[in-house]
Amino acid sequence: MTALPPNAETARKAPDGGPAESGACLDIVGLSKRFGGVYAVRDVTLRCGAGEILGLIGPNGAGKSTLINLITGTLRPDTGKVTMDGRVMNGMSVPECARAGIGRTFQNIRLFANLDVRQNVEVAHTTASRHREGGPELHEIDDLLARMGLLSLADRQATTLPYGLQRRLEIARALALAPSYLLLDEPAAGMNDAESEQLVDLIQKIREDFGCGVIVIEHDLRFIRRVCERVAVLHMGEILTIGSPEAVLNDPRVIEVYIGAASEDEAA
Ligand SMILES: Nc1ncnc2c1ncn2[C@@H]1O[C@H](COP(=O)(O)OP(=O)(O)OP(=O)(O)O)[C@@H](O)[C@H]1O
Repeated sequence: MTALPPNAETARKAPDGGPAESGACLDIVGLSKRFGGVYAVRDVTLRCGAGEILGLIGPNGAGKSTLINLITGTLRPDTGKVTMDGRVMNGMSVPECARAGIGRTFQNIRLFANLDVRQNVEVAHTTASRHREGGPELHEIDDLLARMGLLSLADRQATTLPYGLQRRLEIARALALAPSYLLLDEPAAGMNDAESEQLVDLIQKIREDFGCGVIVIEHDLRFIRRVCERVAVLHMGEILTIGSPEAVLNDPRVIEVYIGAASEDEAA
């Protein structure tokens, strides 16, 4: 697996610091999804550039997972459009989105419990290579495991790994699809400080080694500040603001949203 340079187009910036419209990107335009008349995601427009690390934050119930599910084909949007490097993704099933180049991990780890570490990655690799060119060769699976610090554990049953390593394996499995964009749903959840420290380095290394854009959903704002180049804030299904971590995390509206959510939790 050779390092892919981030697309040169990403050097051209939109006003919010994100990729220019003409560059290679995962482009989400006017996406909405209602459940029983209530908007979980409402008119969301967001762009993640090739090779960009974009944070997606917001209090519980803001719509983050729903947005990821809409991008990956798990849910169908009511309105709006998703394109990946110019290719329309709407209407694609989950496997079609994965094969097209969108990899993901889940809020609740979903490894193949009866398979060992290497087999978990092989399954994803087989799926990718059967349907498109550019996926890693089988011999490269061990290289992928080595890059993820999992090679010495390759024969261990996946679910016997410590929690932090299971999260790492989920990321390795997503990378075996050779994704152009990687969507990580709360990758640091349940990790101790040392593990989440290592995860920051790992995500940056993934971007360098694989050249993929990364969208990171995370409640840990310290983690977001350290790993992301831009941050988008979702609140009640809508984008509240997008910008640099510094600007966004010091934005009084964002602080208000988080303080409001914390007081509601305390009152409950
Ligand atoms: N399948 C569903 N059916 C009905 N309502 C749903 C469904 N999925 C999500 N919702 C609602 O949509 C809203 C957004 O939920 P979502 O899980 O996307 O938020 P989130 O930002 O990911 O929250 P969290 O940080 O707690 O994971 C919530 O009000 C939730 O109850």
